[in-house]
Amino acid sequence: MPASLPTPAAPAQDATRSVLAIPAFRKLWNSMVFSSLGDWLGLLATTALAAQLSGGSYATANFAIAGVFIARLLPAVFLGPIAGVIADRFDRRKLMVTADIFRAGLYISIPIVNTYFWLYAAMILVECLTLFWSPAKEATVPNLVGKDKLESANQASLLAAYGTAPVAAILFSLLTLFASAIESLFPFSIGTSVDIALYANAATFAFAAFTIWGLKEIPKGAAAEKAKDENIWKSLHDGWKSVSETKLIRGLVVGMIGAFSAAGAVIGLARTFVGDLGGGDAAYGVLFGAVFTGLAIGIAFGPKIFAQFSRRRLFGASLTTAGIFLVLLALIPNLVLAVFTVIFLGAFSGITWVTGFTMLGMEVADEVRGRTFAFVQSLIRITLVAVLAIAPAVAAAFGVHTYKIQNATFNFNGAQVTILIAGLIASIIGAISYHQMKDRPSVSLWSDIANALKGELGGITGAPTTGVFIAFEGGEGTGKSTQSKLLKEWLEARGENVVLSREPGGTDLGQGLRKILLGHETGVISPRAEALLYAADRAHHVFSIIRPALAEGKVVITDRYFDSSIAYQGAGRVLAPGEVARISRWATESLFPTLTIVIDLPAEIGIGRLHNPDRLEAEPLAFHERVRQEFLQLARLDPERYLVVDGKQTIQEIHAAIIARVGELPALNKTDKPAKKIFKR
Ligand SMILES: Nc1ncnc2c1ncn2[C@@H]1O[C@H](COP(=O)(O)OP(=O)(O)O)[C@@H](O)[C@H]1O
Ligand SMILES: Cc1cn([C@H]2C[C@H](O)[C@@H](COP(=O)(O)OP(=O)(O)O)O2)c(=O)[nH]c1=O
Repeated sequence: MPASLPTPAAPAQDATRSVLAIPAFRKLWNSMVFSSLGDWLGLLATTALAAQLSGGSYATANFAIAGVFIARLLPAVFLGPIAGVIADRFDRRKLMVTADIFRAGLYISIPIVNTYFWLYAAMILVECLTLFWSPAKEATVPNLVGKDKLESANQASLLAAYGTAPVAAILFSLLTLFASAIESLFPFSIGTSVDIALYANAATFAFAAFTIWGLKEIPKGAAAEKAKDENIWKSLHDGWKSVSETKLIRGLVVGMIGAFSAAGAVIGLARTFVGDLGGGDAAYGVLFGAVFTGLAIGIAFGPKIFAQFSRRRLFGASLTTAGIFLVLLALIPNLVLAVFTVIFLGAFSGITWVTGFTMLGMEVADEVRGRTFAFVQSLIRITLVAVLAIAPAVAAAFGVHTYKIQNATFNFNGAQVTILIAGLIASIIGAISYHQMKDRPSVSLWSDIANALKGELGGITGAPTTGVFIAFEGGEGTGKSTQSKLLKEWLEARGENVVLSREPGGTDLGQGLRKILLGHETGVISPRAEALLYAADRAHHVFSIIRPALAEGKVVITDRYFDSSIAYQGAGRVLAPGEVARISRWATESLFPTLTIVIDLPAEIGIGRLHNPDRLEAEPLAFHERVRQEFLQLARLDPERYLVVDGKQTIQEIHAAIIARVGELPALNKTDKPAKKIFKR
C-alpha cells in the first residue's frame, strides 16, 4: 500500500464555479458571453438578410442563405492553421482588442452597404478575424486560471460559446416582433429588425474590446504556446489512415458525419423551411432557438438519463431517432408542431454527439487520439461546407409544389423534400452504425432498454477506463488464481509492468475485512452488511491500489472484482443484483475493467477442487449454481468487455485462450509494436 493516499479529484460543479471566481477570467468570460451572443444574433440576422435580399425568389433565397454559412466556414478550412501561427507572433491583448474593434466595424457596415457582395465579403473577413482572435484567447486562458483549472475553464468557455445560442434566438425573435415599437423609440430611422440585430452585434464586440483592453492581467508579448491546429489536409490524411483500420471507430466516424450532415441540412434550410410554413423572421428565431435548446438538453441530460444503456447502442439508436424526427419535421406542415419536433431532434442529435465523442476518447489509443480528433473535426467542417452547399441546391431544384386533394391545398416545397431526404439518410446511417458496433448481438434492443430502465446492471457496460485493467471472475476453484498468475508472467515477459491483486483482501484494511468475511467464527452476516463490507474492501482497493497503478501506466489484474458481488451477494444471497451493482459503482467511482475474464465451470467440479472450504464456499451447491449463472448473464450483457472461457479445459488451454484475447487489447499495443496492431480488436 502506498504510504500516502492519492487525493481524490474535486467535484466537477464546484470546479466550474470556482474558475469563474477568478476575477480576470470572469472578465474574459463575460466578454466571451457577450461576443458569442452577438455572434449568434449576427448569424441569424445575416441569414435573414440574405433571404430578404433575394427578393422573394425561392431558389435565390436558398442559395443566398447557404452562401452566408459557407462564407463563415470556408476561412477556417483554408486559413485556420496559418492564422494560428500568425496569431502567436503578436501581443495577445492588442490582437484581441483589434480583432474585436474590426468585427464591430464590419457588422455595422453590413446593413449600411446592404448588398450580397458585401454581406459575404464581410462575413469572410469577420471569420478571418475570429481565426486570429481564438488562438490568442486560447493562449491567454492558462495565464489567467492556472493549469489545474484548465478543464473547467474550457467547460465555461463552451457554455459561453453555445449556451448563448438559444438566448440570441429569443432576442432575435423579440426584436423582430417588436421592431416597429423599438423603431418608434428612436428619433431617426434605424432600419429593420435585422439591421437592429446587426448593430446590437457590433455593440457586443465593442464591449468585448473594451473589457479585454482593461484586462491588464494578460501577459505582454506573443503567445508562448504553439498553435495546436495542424494542416487540415495532413490531419485528414493521417487521421483516415488510423481510423480506417477499426470497424468500431469507422462506424463512429461515419455516424458522426451522418449526424452533422443532418444538422447542416436543417440549419441551412431552416429559414426557407419556416417561410414555407408561413412563418417569418420571428418564427425562424424560435425554430433556431429550439434546435439549440434541444441540443443543450440532450448534451446535459442524455448521458444521465441513458446512463444504464450501452453507449455503443445509444449512439446508433439516438442517431436513428434524430433521423426519424427529421422525417417528421419534413412531413408535419405546422409551425408549432415543428418547434416541438425540433427540440426532440436537437436532443437526440446532442446525445449522438456526446456519446460519439466520449466513445472516440475511450476507444482510440493514447498515441493517436489527438490525430483522430483533429481528423474528425476537419471532416465535420468539410461535411458542413459540403452539405450547406448541396442542400439548398437540392431544395432549389425541387422548387415549390402545391397539391390539391379534394378541397384542401397544401405545399410541399424543396426545403421540406431536402429535410426529408436528410432524415432518411440519418436514419439509415444510424441503423448501419448501430449494426457496425455489433454490441451484444445476442441481446435484443428491447431487453436492453428494459434493463436500462430497471436499474444498474445495464450501466456496467461501456464506461471509460484508461489503461489496462483486467478482472478474473468465476465460482470457487475455477482456476482464477492459477490463471491470473500465468497471465501476469506472460505480460511481464512482454515488457509490461503488472500489478496483481485480489478481492477481498488486496489492501491492509482489506485483510482485516477478509478475515471477517470468510472466517467461520463470524457466523451469519446479514446479506446487506455483507454486501457493504465487500464494497468497503473494494472502495479502498480501487482508491489505494488500482487507480494509482493505472495512473502510472501499469497493467492491473485483480482476482475478483464487482461482478463477484453482483453474483454472490446479488444472485447468491438474493439481494437485487441491480442494487448490489449500484453500491459497487459508487464504491469504485465507476471504475470498470477493460476486460473481465469469466472462467466458467459447473459448481460441483470447482468445489471438488477445494480442500478447506471457507464461510462462503461452504454454501450449498444451489447457491453456487446461481452464482455461476449470474456471471454468465453478466457476460452476455456486454460480450465485448467479457471473455468467457470453459474451465473444464487444461490449465494451458485456458491460458492460451486468455492470452489470445488479452493480446488484442488496444491499449496494450503501444507504438513500439507494428502500427497495424494499434486498433486491432
Ligand atoms: N484447468 C484446471 N484443471 C484442473 N485443475 C485446475 C485447473 N485450474 C486450476 N486447477 C486447480 O484447482 C485448484 C483451484 O485453483 P485456483 O486457481 O486456486 O482457483 P480459484 O482461484 O478460482 O479458486 C488448484 O488446486 C489448481 O491447481
Ligand atoms: C470479491 C467478492 C468475493 N466474494 C466471495 C467469493 C469467495 O467465496 C470469497 C473470496 O474467496 P477467495 O478465496 O479469494 O476466492 P477463491 O476461493 O475463488 O480463490 O468471497 C463475495 O461473496 N463477494 C465479493 O464481492
